[in-house]
Amino acid sequence: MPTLSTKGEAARQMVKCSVANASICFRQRLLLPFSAVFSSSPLSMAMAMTSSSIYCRPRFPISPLRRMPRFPKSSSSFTTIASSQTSADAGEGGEFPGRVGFLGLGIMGSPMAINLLKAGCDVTVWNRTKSKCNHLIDLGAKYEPSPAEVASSCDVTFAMLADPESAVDVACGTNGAVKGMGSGKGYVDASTVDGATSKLISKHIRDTGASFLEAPVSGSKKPAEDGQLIFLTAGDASLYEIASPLLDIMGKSRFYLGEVGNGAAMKLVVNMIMGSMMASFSEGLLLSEKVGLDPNVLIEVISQGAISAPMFAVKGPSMVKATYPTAFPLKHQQKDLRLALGLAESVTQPMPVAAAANELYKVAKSYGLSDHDFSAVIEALRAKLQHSE
Ligand SMILES: NC(=O)C1=CN([C@@H]2O[C@H](COP(=O)(O)OP(=O)(O)OC[C@H]3O[C@@H](n4cnc5c(N)ncnc54)[C@H](OP(=O)(O)O)[C@@H]3O)[C@@H](O)[C@H]2O)C=CC1
Ligand SMILES: O=CCCC(=O)O
Repeated sequence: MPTLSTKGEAARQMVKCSVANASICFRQRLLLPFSAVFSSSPLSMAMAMTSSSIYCRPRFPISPLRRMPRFPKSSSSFTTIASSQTSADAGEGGEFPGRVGFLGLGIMGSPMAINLLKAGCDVTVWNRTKSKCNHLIDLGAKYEPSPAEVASSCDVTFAMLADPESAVDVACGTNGAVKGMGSGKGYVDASTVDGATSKLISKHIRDTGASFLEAPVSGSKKPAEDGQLIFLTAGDASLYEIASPLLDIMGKSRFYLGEVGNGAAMKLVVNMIMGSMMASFSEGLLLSEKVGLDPNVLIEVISQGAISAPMFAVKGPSMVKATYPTAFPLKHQQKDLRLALGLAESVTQPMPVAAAANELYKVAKSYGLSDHDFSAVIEALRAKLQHSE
């Protein structure tokens, strides 16, 4: 059954240890080596999860459980856990008693891995462009020269890659992570990909006897730096539980959504909405200017009403100044719209708004804006406006 968790929530309650006496559970866990509690067999892991001997040691002091969010019956296909603790409160990630691998140190992967290091985790990194590993190595990370070697030397390996192609290549290609996976290990893919890609990677990982969790994130560069991401996970529930202390270092909440593909689908629906919102916001900013209004006042008006959103408040002022410091690259937003349209196609759902937005991002890419922030999509509209004048 899928779950949502919020940071701090009694150390993930860790643990939801189904043991009434949390302190006993805690002590017992401390005595067990990681390998003893992380068998690759889904059955044994599931059994471990329901015993008092599961998981790594909590990173937070055990405290009374907060009331879990309640969802209407219709929402019973998932569960969530959330916490108000910041990553600074998160205790020592070194209490995760295994080695953590991290593949992909881009805008998101780098701060995520840094937070694991800062929390005391034993982290080994790899990135296609090796120089991006240097800062992490300076902070204490180990380095391995291929995804296979990272996976082979770690208990749980995270991946945060650009797109479906790179996610498959890093997992399943020559010297890919699959080559280093095996019984007792876990692979957590946080890249935003489509469900079919995630299932393919999952199959290759699971064929080795290892466990797989897809875990795309909501939240951009700043939430990644602040340990405030939202994880949308699906796959092996046992790995979800084992990896939760690590997810809680990097994020503020986590959803467990069941079968592989559900996390990817949730992420694509969210980003489809976000991409359309940004396109519509761009049109509004330009229209306000065109009719002689101050777009900064429009941003203020929006911020006080029902359609207020952090995204408008954060991105709006820089869009007015026509600056687009990259937090979420435009090429990734267009990729997500494309994948969301594919998802809709698979269930024969028309998506006229998202399709129109996708076209606009494609135009923006053709103007060389791929690596700018996705808010630069306004430039595609600006250009259209100039042509029409
Ligand atoms: N930025 C954001 O706000 C958010 C992004 N996401 C998603 O997270 C993922 C990562 O995003 P982000 O960090 O912004 O992206 P970046 O473009 O900054 O980083 C992409 C990473 O993928 C690696 N990569 C790309 N192609 C290949 C390849 N063929 N083989 C091996 N490695 C490759 C890059 O390596 P190299 O350094 O060598 O280029 C880099 O480590 C994407 O799926 C994105 O959609 C999710 C939430 C928010
Ligand atoms: O995939 C990128 C999402 C960005 C965000 O959630 O702010």
